[in-house]
Amino acid sequence: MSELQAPDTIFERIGGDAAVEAVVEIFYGKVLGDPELKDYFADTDIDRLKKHQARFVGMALGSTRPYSGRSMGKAHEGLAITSDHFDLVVGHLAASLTEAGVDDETIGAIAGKLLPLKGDIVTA
Ligand code: HEM
Repeated sequence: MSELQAPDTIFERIGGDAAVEAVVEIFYGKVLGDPELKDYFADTDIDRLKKHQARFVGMALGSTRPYSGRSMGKAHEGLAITSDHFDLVVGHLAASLTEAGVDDETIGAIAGKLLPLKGDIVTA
């Protein structure tokens, strides 16, 4: 991308890979530090969890990197994720983005991309 061209995805606007890595670290600490959520990841090894977080954040930010994982329905089926827990996770992401210096308007745009996935992810 030329320096004269405005970044056209949220991913680019907040600073690309470096910003995503910072958000992933903060988000990871919040999700695993939440007693309501950590059990969902009990059978998930750390490498997979970090991949989960990176893809989650990348998807949220409109990363240009192709996503080749399972559909959101398949990835979360059998986990019995509740609506409240989904909201908690999205709340942790929003707080992590704030801590990483992302502005509220951008966070609102990110939330707008994630909320439509709720019906595929929540099964309890
Ligand atoms: C918008 C919200 C979410 C997005 C975008 C998202 C994204 C993803 C992605 C991309 C994967 C990996 C799929 C693959 O590797 O094929 C995944 C797996 C997973 N997600 Fe999520 N997720 C969301 C919400 C949640 C919530 C609310 C929970 C639990 C409370 C959760 C728990 C998990 C677990 C346990 C796995 C499986 C990890 C494994 O296979 O080891 N996710 N998610």
